[in-house]
Parts: sequence; structure tokens; C-alpha cells
Amino acid sequence: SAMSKEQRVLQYVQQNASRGDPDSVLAAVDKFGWETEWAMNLGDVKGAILDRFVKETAPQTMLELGTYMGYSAIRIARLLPETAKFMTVEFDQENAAVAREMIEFAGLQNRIIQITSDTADVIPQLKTKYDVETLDMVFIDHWKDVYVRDIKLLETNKLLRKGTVVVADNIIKPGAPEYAEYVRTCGKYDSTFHESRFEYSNDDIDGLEKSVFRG
Ligand SMILES: O=c1[nH]cnc2c(O)cc(-c3ccc(F)cc3)cc12
Ligand SMILES: [Mg+2]
Repeated sequence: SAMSKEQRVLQYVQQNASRGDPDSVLAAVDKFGWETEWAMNLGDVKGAILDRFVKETAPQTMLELGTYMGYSAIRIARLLPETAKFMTVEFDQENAAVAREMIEFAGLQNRIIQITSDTADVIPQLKTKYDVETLDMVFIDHWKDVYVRDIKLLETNKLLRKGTVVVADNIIKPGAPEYAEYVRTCGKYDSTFHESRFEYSNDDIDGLEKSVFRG
């Protein structure tokens, strides 16, 4: 059967990037996104902002909700030391399969723990099954309608500690208004909005919310 868009991106990466070179993989995905087919990767413009947050935080324990094709997982993992523990969770099996190959091509499979499951099932298991004490950083980029559900699950499962940095994509497009309202008004976070551009667009606005847990 015909390839999915995600498989077309993976094929383009395998034919145009260098195996074991994460930056060349990111560049190939972004070139495809700008020039051939839009896809919902974080992208180069918002990606540069996330890079800065990851470098500033230097997390030893990191969680990503929403792997998709693995673009932001590669973006994050390329900045982490070998000793860091980084888990990424994806519900869609087909996307998870593409991500596994993309991550392997980038040579980062030893630095990324890929979990194919529902985040609502995984979050309560992180302490027992994944040996997590607390998280230093979280990147939320899955489905806007479950952002609030999942950050509350992180709270009730005692996975956040004073200073944990939670970053969320798509605050403007497609928009996560309930999430923005929650983190900005619940009193548990110091939250800032970082305006940027929607992925592979010169015109549309989007942005990342960065919320530091007060403990
Ligand atoms: O569903 C999404 N998960 C994660 N990130 C996304 C993302 O960055 C963009 C979009 C998106 C935005 C506008 C549109 F017309 C179609 C899709 C969806 C997701
Ligand atoms: Mg997104």
C-alpha cells in the first residue's frame, strides 16, 4: 500500500541525511516540511526555543508526551548527556514505528526510552515501572484536549518537584486555552508564554508555554 506522509518523511531522511548525525536528520525533516509537505513537527523555529530551554535546564530526567515521528525527541536527546534518562510516549503505533526508525537513523536509540502507550496509563507507572523519582523537565506536545488532564496526573503522581520545567507546544495553534489558563492561574507554576511561528509557516503565530513548578 502507499506510504503515509510520516513514512515519506522517514524515507527522505534516510536518503538525504547522514546516519548517526542528529543535526542532519533534523535539517532533512525541516527541509521536507518547508519545501515538500507540511507536518506537525515542532520545527526549526520553535525548536530553537526548546533547545535553549533544554540547555538552560540540563535535565537528568526528562519526559516527552507525544513522540509523533521523533523530531523533538531527537532535538532534545542530542542535547542530553549519556547519563540522562529521557522517556518519550506515543499512542499511535504507526507513528511510533516511524519514530523508532528515525531515532535509530540519528543514532540516539540508546539515549531515548520510547514508550508506545496512552500517556494516562504511563504517567502513573513512571515511578514503579520506569524507576523515576521526579522529573526535571517535561515537554507536552500530544493532543491539546489532554494537556490539562496530563499535567494534573503529573502533579497527583508526585512527579514534579520545586523547579521542574514544563514546556508545552501549540498554545496558539491549534491552541490549548484551558491549559494556558490552568498553568497561569492555578498558583502552582511560574508560567511564561514565548511567542513564535507555527511550524513551517512564515505567517501563522504559535508559541510555547514554559511553566516552572513552585513545589
Ligand atoms: O495534534 C497535534 N499534536 C502535537 N502537535 C501539533 C501541532 O504542532 C500542530 C497541530 C495542528 C495545527 C493546526 C492544524 F491545522 C493541524 C494540526 C496538531 C498537533
Ligand atoms: Mg506540536
